[in-house]
Amino acid sequence: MVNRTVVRGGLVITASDEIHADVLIEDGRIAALATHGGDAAAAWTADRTIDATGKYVVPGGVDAHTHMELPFGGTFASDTFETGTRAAAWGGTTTIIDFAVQSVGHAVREGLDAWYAKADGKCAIDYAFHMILSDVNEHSLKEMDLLVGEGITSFKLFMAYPGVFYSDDGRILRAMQRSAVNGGLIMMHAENGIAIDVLVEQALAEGRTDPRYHGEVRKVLLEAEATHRAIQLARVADAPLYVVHVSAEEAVAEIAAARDKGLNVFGETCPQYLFLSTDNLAEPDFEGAKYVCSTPLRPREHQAALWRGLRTNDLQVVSTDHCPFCFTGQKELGRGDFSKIPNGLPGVENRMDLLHQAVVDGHISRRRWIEIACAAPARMFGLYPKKGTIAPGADADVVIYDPHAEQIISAQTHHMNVDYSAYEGKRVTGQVETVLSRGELVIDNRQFTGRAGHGSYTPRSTCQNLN
Ligand SMILES: NC(=O)NCCC(=O)O
Ligand SMILES: [Zn+2]
Ligand SMILES: [Zn+2]
Repeated sequence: MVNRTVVRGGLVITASDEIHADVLIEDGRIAALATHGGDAAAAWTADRTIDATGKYVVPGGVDAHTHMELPFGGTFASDTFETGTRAAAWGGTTTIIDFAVQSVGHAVREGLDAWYAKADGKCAIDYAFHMILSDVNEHSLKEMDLLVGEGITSFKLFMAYPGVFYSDDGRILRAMQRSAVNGGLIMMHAENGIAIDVLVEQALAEGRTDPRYHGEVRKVLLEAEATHRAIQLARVADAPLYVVHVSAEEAVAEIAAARDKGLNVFGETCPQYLFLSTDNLAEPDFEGAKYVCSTPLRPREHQAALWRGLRTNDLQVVSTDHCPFCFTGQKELGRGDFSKIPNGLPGVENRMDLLHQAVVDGHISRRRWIEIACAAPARMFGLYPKKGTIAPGADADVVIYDPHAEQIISAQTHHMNVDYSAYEGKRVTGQVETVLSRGELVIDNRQFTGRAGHGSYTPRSTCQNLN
C-alpha cells in the first residue's frame, strides 16, 4: 500500500494559480505543495515519486453530465459504469455526476436505488448522482427533500420529450419552488418539446426523414424561448437555475441577460457544440445519425458566442452529456425516421483534451480550462474543494498532463464502449499521461492500472453557487 507519493517538477495549474511546485500526497489527499528544489520539498520522503518535469499537474476533471446505461429510444446508452468510468479516467476525468432517472408513474426512490445498484462496485473513478424528475407530484416533491439530505442536491427537468421526461410549466414551477426551500438546484433541458413534436410530425409527413432534419426541427428559437421561460419561472419561484447543454447563441443571450440582472442563472455547454456543427448532421449515408443529440448541433456561427460565454463567465461549465449509442444497431434504429435515432453523443474521454486544444487555439486560458472543466462543476454541484482543485486537504485526484504530445482522436484507440468517435481524425495537442484517483494510480504512463470498484459514491452538499 502506497501512502505517500510525491509529484516533482511539474507546473501546477488550478483555476486560480499556476505555480512551479512539487506536490505531496498522503493517504489519498493532497498534503502539501512546495517550490521545486526548496528545503521543504527536498525533505519529503515518499513511497513513490512521479517525475512531472515539463508537464502540467492539474486537478482531475469533473464531468457533471453523463448518462451511463441510460434507457432511451428503446435502447440503452452503450457505456456501463464500468466501461464509461474507465474511459473517463483515460481522458483525465476523475469524477462523474451521472443522472439517475425517475420514470413516469414510479417513485423517485425507485429510480435512485436502481442507479446506486448499477454503479455499485463498477466504477474506476468517483461518482455522484443528479436526479431526473419525470413525474413531479406531491410525493416526488417530498422525496426531493430527502434526496437533498442524502447528497443528491440537483434535479433535472425537461421541457422537451413529451410523454417521456417532459414536465409542463406547472410541474416545473412546483419543483423550482421546492428547490428554493430545500436548497436543491434545478437543471433544465430547455427546448420547447411540444412545438418541436409538431415540426417533427410535419417533417416526417413531408418525407424529410434524414438525420439533418433533427437539427432543422429543433429550432434555435425554441431553445431560446424555453431558456427564457425557464428563467422567468425560476424568478417567480426565487430559485437558482442551471441550464444544461446550451447550444445556441440566442440561448446564451438569455442567460447573459439574466445574469446581468443579477439572477442566479448558470449555463453549461458541451464540446460537441464547440467543435461540431450541422455540417456533421448533414453527412451522407446516414452518417449524420452519429451526431444526433438534443439540444442539436447548430450552424458553426454559434460557436463564437459559446466561446465568448465561456470567457466572460456567462457560461460556467463544460460537461460532456456523454450518452453513447453505437452506430450499428442503435443509431440505425432511426433509418428512415430521424425521430427514432437515439439522442446522444460519446465524449467522456475527450473533454479534457478538447478543452486543452481550446487553450492551444487561444479560445481560453490554461486557468480557465481548469475552471470550466474541474473547479466550477465541483463548486456548482457541492463537491469543492474535495474535488476540482489541488490544495492541501483536497482529494488527491491529480492528472499529469503532457501539453506537447500530439494525438489523433479515433474509435480505433478510444476506450469508450461505442463503435465510432464523434471527433474521428481530429488532431489535438496534449495528452493525459498519468492519473491518480484519491492517491491511487489509475493511469500510469498511458497504461490503465485502475480497477472497477475503486471509485466511490460521493454525496454532495448543496450547490455552492458562483457569481
Ligand atoms: N442530450 C442527448 O441528446 N441525450 C441525453 C439526454 C439529455 O441530456 O437530454
Ligand atoms: Zn437534456
Ligand atoms: Zn444529458
